[in-house]
Amino acid sequence: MEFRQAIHSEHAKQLDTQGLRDQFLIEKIFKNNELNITYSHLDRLIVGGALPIDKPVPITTSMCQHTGTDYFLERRELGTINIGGPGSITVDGTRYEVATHEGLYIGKESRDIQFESSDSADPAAFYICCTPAHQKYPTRKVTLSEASPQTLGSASNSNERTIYKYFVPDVLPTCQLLMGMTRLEEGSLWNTMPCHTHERRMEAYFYFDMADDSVVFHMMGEPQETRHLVVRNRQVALSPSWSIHSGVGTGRYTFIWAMAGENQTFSDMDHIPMEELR
Ligand SMILES: O=C[C@H](O)[C@@H](O)CC(=O)C(=O)O
Ligand SMILES: [Zn+2]
Repeated sequence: MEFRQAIHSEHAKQLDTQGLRDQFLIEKIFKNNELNITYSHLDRLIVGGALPIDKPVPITTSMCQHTGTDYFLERRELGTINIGGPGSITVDGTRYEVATHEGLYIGKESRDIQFESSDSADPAAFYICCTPAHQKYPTRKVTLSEASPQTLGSASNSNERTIYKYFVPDVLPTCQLLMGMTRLEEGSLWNTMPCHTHERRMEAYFYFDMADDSVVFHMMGEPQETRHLVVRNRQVALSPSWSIHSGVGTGRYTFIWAMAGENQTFSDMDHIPMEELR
């Protein structure tokens, strides 16, 4: 497991390219037949991936050296969205078929968890976000159509996109995890511009569905002190509450956003007027 400390905006603005990448970019999310995770001290969000190719990938108690609990979800909840081929997740003996772009919320106190692919030639790829939790809520699958799709943006601003909100209070109860997926239309390149911060939550952006030679310039930093990360397919940008988080791609892409923190009001954002950006 990799670790990322929380970082102060005054420190961040002094970093060079590699320094920013070391703190805010996670370059490798998926490893074959492994559960690969990174522990961020931003609201203690754990992000990672399970990529079962030809054998099941379990969550083992080896994860607990980092949580100090007897089992991984003893005091945590987990959300996952499958961005690969069809697969399944077994939670304490109940098997959930999780097709491409379906999500599974796994409640606190779930013990035996195992990720599987239906076909090793087209493996499932489960992107995972996991946050501390204080209450047990039911494990539940969420399909793409249940994820209350909302279209935003316009072709003239190169930001036509659909936001699917998988794990939000309107769909199901969670302790603090909010998670969804935003798909850009062909020809659209920008997400969330005009941009925002949200002082009361952190956020992580997982970019995927990108051509190998395509990149996203992920905008970050305080609104008056902006920086960027060059992000490639299947990589994550971590966003502290003081940072804007917006991206422009050299081609279309999809991303999964996840938030944790003070509240679960999706619209609780601090919108940055365009004239204030520097
Ligand atoms: O706090 C909300 C998140 O930044 C995303 O939901 C924004 C997003 O998907 C978009 O507008 O493109
Ligand atoms: Zn946001």
